[in-house]
Amino acid sequence: MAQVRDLHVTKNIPLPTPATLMQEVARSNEQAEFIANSRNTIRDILEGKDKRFLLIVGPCSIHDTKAGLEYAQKLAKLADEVKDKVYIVMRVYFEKPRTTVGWKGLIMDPHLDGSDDIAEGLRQARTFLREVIDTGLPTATELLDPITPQYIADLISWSAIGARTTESQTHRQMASGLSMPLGFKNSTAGDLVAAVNAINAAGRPQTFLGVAESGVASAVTTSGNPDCHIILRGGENGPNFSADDVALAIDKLQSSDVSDAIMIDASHANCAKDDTKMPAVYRDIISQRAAGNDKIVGAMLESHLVSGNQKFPQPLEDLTYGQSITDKCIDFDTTVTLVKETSKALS
Ligand SMILES: O=C[C@H](O)[C@H](O)COP(=O)(O)O
Ligand SMILES: C=C(OP(=O)(O)O)C(=O)O
Repeated sequence: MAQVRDLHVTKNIPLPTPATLMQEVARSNEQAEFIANSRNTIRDILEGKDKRFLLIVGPCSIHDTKAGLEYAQKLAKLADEVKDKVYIVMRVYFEKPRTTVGWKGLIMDPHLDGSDDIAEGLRQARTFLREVIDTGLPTATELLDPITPQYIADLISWSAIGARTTESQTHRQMASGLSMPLGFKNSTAGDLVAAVNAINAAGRPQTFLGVAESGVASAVTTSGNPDCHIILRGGENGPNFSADDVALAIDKLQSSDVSDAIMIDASHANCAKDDTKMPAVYRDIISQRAAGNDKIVGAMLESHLVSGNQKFPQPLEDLTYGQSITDKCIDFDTTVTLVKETSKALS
């Protein structure tokens, strides 16, 4: 008989169900309360009811939870110092969309050795999210695989859909059912249309294929997520953080009748992925907001304990502690300087 199935599948390993993992790495009532409150604060910022500046800041990816937790503890202290002016949410990114191939993040490969132990990755992700929340910081992540949210979304305050997936119907449908506020990046080409259409689609009811808490495939129906907004991250033709770019984006959002709240990513194509250029981009964003453009509700920064990034893969024992293995980041001292400047500029 001709083989017509699994010609290219070499393994298919069942995972623990979302319900099992949520029981094993449980969420306390205090943690649930914290997540619900932080989501409400972010909603209020998006709607302009809370005038604080929303800053999504942290490592490009979490590859070492020890360094990640040290970062979180330092950031929590800083967040407390500026809490009247800046609402800080930590980037806790476990899933990396790759341009071609590369390490796909802690959930896909938690041992950093290509063994792709996804069950352990999901366990480590939940455990780490709880630790970050316990420092007093809300959490932000990119949701990439449409099954992942069932395992971790209850511990997340804000999510992004990345530049490579904003145009995907699968991701828009997923976003329509997510319980947290969510930003859609403009496309890698730099155009805004896909993100505007995504905000529109994710705001509406959708029915699609999903996975229930019990692990069985299911037909999911959603009511639509009203808390979606755009993120300007630059594109192939250069950055899009200037006042002119922001004015064009506001126009496009308003004429499309979707939220005109704008977040600007100072990383990625807005700084040509060069950490040394990130502070100038960020300062420009803050000066626009300080000059009165309150449609700019927030910004994103990629930051770690140590600046830059390092080659990966390489022997794990040779890795520099606290330095990114994906995109380049600014270091923690630079982060402190920028956050304190923000607080002062927005006083
Ligand atoms: O932030 C992460 C990266 O920019 C994104 O995942 C693409 O990375 P790559 O081009 O190195 O694959
Ligand atoms: C991949 C990311 O961003 P973008 O989708 O803008 O490339 C990211 O923030 O890690």
